[in-house]
This record gives sequence, C-alpha cells and structure tokens, in this order.
Amino acid sequence: MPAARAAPAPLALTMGEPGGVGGEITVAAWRALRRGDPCFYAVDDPARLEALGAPVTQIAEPAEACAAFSERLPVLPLSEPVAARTGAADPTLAPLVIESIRRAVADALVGAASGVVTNPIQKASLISAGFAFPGHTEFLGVLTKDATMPRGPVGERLRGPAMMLAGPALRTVPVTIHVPLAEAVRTLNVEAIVRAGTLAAEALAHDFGIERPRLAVAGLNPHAGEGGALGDEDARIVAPAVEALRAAGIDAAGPLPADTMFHDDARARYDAAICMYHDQALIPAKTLAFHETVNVTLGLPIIRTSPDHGTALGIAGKGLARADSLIAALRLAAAMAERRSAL
Ligand SMILES: NC(=O)C1=CN([C@@H]2O[C@H](COP(=O)(O)OP(=O)(O)OC[C@H]3O[C@@H](n4cnc5c(N)ncnc54)[C@H](O)[C@@H]3O)[C@@H](O)[C@H]2O)C=CC1
Ligand SMILES: NCC(=O)COP(=O)(O)O
Repeated sequence: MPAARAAPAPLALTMGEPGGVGGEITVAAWRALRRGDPCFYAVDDPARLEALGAPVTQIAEPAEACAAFSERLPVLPLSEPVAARTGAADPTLAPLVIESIRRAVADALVGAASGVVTNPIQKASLISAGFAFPGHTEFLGVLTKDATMPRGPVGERLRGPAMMLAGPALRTVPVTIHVPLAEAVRTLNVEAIVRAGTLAAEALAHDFGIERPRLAVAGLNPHAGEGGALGDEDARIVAPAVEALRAAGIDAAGPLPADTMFHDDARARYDAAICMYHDQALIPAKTLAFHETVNVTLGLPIIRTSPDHGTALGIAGKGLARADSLIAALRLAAAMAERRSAL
C-alpha cells in the first residue's frame, strides 16, 4: 500500500495594517473555512482578534494550528499587543506589521508554513515609519533572496519577484510594478518584459496546471503605437521582447492594443496578459472581479498570495468588508502548495 501523504503544513496569515479591514476579514475567513480547508494561523495579537469575535487559541508553533482550527482561530502572537485605532493607520505600529510579515516568511522558508498569505498594509504609513519598500512584493524578494529556489538551477533563472493578479476570468502581470507612471515608461526595457513573460509562463505551467500557456503582451502606447505614429516603444521594446519569448518556446502574441485585449472574446485567446505598467494590469483585473481576484507573487522560493484589495480604512469596523478575496487567496495558496508538493 502506498504511504499516506503527510498533512500539509498550515498557511501563515499576516496581520497587515491593524487599523484596516484585515482583522475582521481574517475572522470571517476562519469562520468560512474552519470546517474544511485550508487551515491557517494568524501572526497577530490574539486579544485583538478575540475582540473581533473569534474564539482564539494562542499557539507557540505553526504545527499546533491545524488540530485547533475547526474550533478556534490559531494565533501566533506578536512580540507586543497591538493597540490600533479602527479606521486609521498608525505608523507607530509599523514594527509590528513588519514583524508579522517577517515571521510568516521565516515559517514558510523552513517549511513550517506551506505558504504566506498577507493582509493589506497601508504603504504610505509604513514608508513614513522608515519601511524601504513600496509593497510586499519587493520586500518579499529581499527577505527570500538567499533561499534556494524550487527546481534548482532552473528555478534560479526564474527568480522574481513579479506580481500576478489572478481572477476567475483574467490573469495579468505588470512588467513595472510600484513606480510612478513616468518612470515606468522611461525604464521599460526588453529584458524586463521577457523576465515577466517567462515568470508568468512558468507559473501558469507549474502553479496553475496549464500545459501550454498562452501569453498576450500588451502594447504601451495607444493602438500599440499605430505603426510608430503614436510612439516608438512598441516597435523598439515590446515587439523584440515578444520575439525573444517566442524564440524561447513561449506562446506569446503582441504587442496588442491594450484597449481591445480585455473584452470577453479577446480573453479567451490567452491565459495571462503581460502588461507594461501597474494600472494597465490592475484596472481590468479588479474591474472584472474585485472580490474574487488574488494577488500572487511569482518567482519566490515560497508561496505568497494576498487579497487584491487594500486596507479599506473607510469601511473598517463597520461590518461591510467582504472576505471573499482573502478566502480566494487562502485557497489559491493551498492549491499551489499541493501542486508544488506533487512535483
Ligand atoms: N497587498 C496590499 O498590501 C495592498 C495594499 N493596498 C494599500 O491599501 C491602502 C488603501 O488603498 P485603496 O486604493 O483605497 O484601495 P482599497 O482596496 O483599500 O479600497 C478601494 C475601495 O474598495 C473597497 N473595499 C476594499 N476592500 C474591500 C472589501 N474587502 N470588502 C468590501 N469593500 C472593499 C473600499 O471600501 C474602497 O471603496 C493604500 O495604502 C494601498 O497602498 C492596496 C492594495 C493592496
Ligand atoms: N495594487 C496592488 C498592490 O499594491 C499590492 O502590492 P503588494 O503589497 O502585494 O506588493
């Protein structure tokens, strides 16, 4: 008889900005998932989550989480209590927000957690407190830079980080991420597009189970440059990148006019859209499925997903926040972990 497969490690869920909706959607996600899968633990302040209505159990190690999960929300405590004001971001709490991310990543790097799911952070608040990164994506790239990639040297060539927004009807990958638009245009280059496309194709094959992934590469300018009349970047930068992706055996089409590549019929022709800048990728993804889309970091030695939305300070504590995107993020992280464990 084949040996029974060990139960997967739990997922680690970070605190995010404690003044935002992270705490209440954590509790709602636990209520939705506690009788099924996947099991997770929060790296947070147990008293804070208990005050939000969950029966909590304080754990010392991730390995204790799944036995308790159906009855109580497992919480790995931060080093200090979190005194947050609902609806306001507080830069003095930045060290605890960052501690939560560091601990979750450390657990994933040693295999104690099967992946990291992050609650939203208030970026400006963290940056004002000295945080040197524009988002989780870039921070996670640095936190994991010394860890070996899965699949050895092949994996090393695919080291990110890169961002994918994955929804039921659309996946997008922005080539440039958290930079001002003018800088995105100025710094766009062939290598960055090839890197994003290669990471996307690899993730579609290995994490999403798509045997022969098809990429659609967006142009930068209106009408993909209109033959040079509306800018030369599409011919000079995007087209050679598409050629390079094809030469590497990746099914890539483009540069495509971005205004006509996201309607229903167009989306049926590809598995992911490679976009030139943040909003070109995130606007269609969030418009089509704000509550189901998940933010996935590609090219890390660990799994990381997150809801697509932010801290939503304006609705925090009002009972209006939906946990669907966080639940989708937890489910996708678990599915990715299962796929990777079978490789
Ligand atoms: N992964 C992360 O850490 C992310 C962090 N952010 C940060 O969040 C902060 C606020 O960003 P915004 O642009 O205002 O975006 P937001 O996503 O927080 O809010 C946009 C709109 O969607 C609503 N909304 C958001 N989440 C919701 C939910 N779960 N249920 C129901 N309605 C929801 C809000 O009430 C608001 O009307 C910024 O500091 C931003 O950088 C934004 C996106 C991702
Ligand atoms: N707009 C998406 C976003 O800001 C998420 O960034 P990250 O914190 O996941 O890097």
